[in-house]
Amino acid sequence: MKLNLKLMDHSFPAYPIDTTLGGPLLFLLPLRCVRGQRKQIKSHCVLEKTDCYRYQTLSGSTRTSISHIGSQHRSKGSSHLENILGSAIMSTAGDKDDDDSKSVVSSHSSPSSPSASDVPPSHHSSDKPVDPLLLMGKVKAVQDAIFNRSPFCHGDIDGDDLVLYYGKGDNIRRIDFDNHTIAQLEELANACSAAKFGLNQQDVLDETYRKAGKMDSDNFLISYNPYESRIIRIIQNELLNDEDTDVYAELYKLNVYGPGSFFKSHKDTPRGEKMFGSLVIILPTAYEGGELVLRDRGEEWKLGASTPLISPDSDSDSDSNNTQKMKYIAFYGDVDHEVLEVTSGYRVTITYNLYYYTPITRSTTSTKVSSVLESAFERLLDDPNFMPNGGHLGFGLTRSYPVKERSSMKTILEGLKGSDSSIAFVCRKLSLPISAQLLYSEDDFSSYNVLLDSTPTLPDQDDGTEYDLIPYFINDWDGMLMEECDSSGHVTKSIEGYEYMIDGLEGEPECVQVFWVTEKTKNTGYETSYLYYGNESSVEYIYASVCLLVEIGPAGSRSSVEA
Ligand SMILES: O=C(O)CCC(=O)C(=O)O
Ligand SMILES: [Fe+2]
Repeated sequence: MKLNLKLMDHSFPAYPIDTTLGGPLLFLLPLRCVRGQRKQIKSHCVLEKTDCYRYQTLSGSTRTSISHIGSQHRSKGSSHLENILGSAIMSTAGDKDDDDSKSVVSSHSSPSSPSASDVPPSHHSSDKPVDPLLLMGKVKAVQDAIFNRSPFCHGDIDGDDLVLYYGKGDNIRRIDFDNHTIAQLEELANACSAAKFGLNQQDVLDETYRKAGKMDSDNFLISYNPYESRIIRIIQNELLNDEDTDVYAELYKLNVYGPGSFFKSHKDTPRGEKMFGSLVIILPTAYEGGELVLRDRGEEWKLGASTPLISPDSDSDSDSNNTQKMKYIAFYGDVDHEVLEVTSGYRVTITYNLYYYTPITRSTTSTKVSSVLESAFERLLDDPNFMPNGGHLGFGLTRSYPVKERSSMKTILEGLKGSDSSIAFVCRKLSLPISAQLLYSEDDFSSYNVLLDSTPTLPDQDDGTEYDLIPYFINDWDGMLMEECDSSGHVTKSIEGYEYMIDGLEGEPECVQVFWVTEKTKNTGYETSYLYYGNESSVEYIYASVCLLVEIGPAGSRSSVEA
């Protein structure tokens, strides 16, 4: 490795880099003087290492970083939007990379989320002593109120008299689930086609990933109707926490999982900005295995287990005397889920895509918000030591949202899910202006973050050129630079010196100062690994991580900012 560190305007810091490990390392030098040589430097610095090290100095806003880019090949997505939003999308590889960078030299730890390091100075401008723990406790109370919402609801439903018709022309079959046989389920399985799944926007048949039979909705009729059952009401109350939001459940597919079938971890492909989730109805048949596992924010739930109906030595073709329950599981579309392998019997499900009905009827008066969040929020804002001069609060939203190129973030505000909608509700109630923003960050390359109020299209990369996205977003997409501050309003991550660091700016960019109440959710750039497993290939919509910005006035007049 040969790297001329004299190019930099400050010295190499003292953290050692362990060169005994294998795997590629990438040096990224965001200094103005090396901009032209960025590629050359990259190509000179690929080392053999396996572990992950990030190495940086911070002096004002001038930063040098060395970061591991992961041993996985980083494929470039086919569309520009995918590239920029790549890390925002559910990608396992992307998440792993993120984790990698967290496990590095601690000096990199970002002050963005309130933590023990988020301690306001002991003296405030009024010279009254500030109790940092008290303030942190108030921030934590808001965080706790946000994170205690479940991303799914589930239960048993009445499956009596359930009848399924399927087939075509003269060959119409009927299954009466109160009294069905294994042979009928086997026949149903044989009438299905092999289920594909979406990988990087292509429909793929790969039985190591999804092994199941599926039938499209125009090939079957089922006597179950979610509108006649109480399911829609449950989804409104338990998932959306808002009984006034109209929900449209679009029948999607019938799936049959015989012995050996499964569907590995994926997120359901978003089919529009109004799609918020999926409903799975598990029909009353006997099977073993086949649990639906949901994973979200580090938690895992195993749902929908059945019990074997037929003892192993009984005649597998005998009439069943069905005592199985029909079950429902509704979850937000960005929740990872997986169907474990069915070891015996047949697991039959009907899936629905869940949409907010058009137009979105969500209103500030009807949202049933957790009063805990509301009072925690008020207590924080009432504290004169909390951002005494006002500014912006940032919330990395807990859910991801379907976007396409040029989507306005305003649309997202109308269809917020779960506790994200509660934050918006509380802010509106307190007359605090809110906006949804995409945060673009080039953490590997520079320390600048840009906030965007719509999803940009990216410049054409076909010629292999790497564009500087930061000036492009600022110039062409009205991007704003973001500075981070702590709970007492002191800037902890400044953009100072940006004019020397960011080439090609046309004019002075807007800059907002943000205290991140919940960790910022960001989208990273070109080299983001993009590997997306969905239940269908999608051309238009992908999930994006979105932030909510809330403008607050100075202590004593928080809502003084014009809404
Ligand atoms: O059958 C199930 O339980 C889930 C199916 C599923 O996840 C899908 O079709 O996307
Ligand atoms: Fe799914």
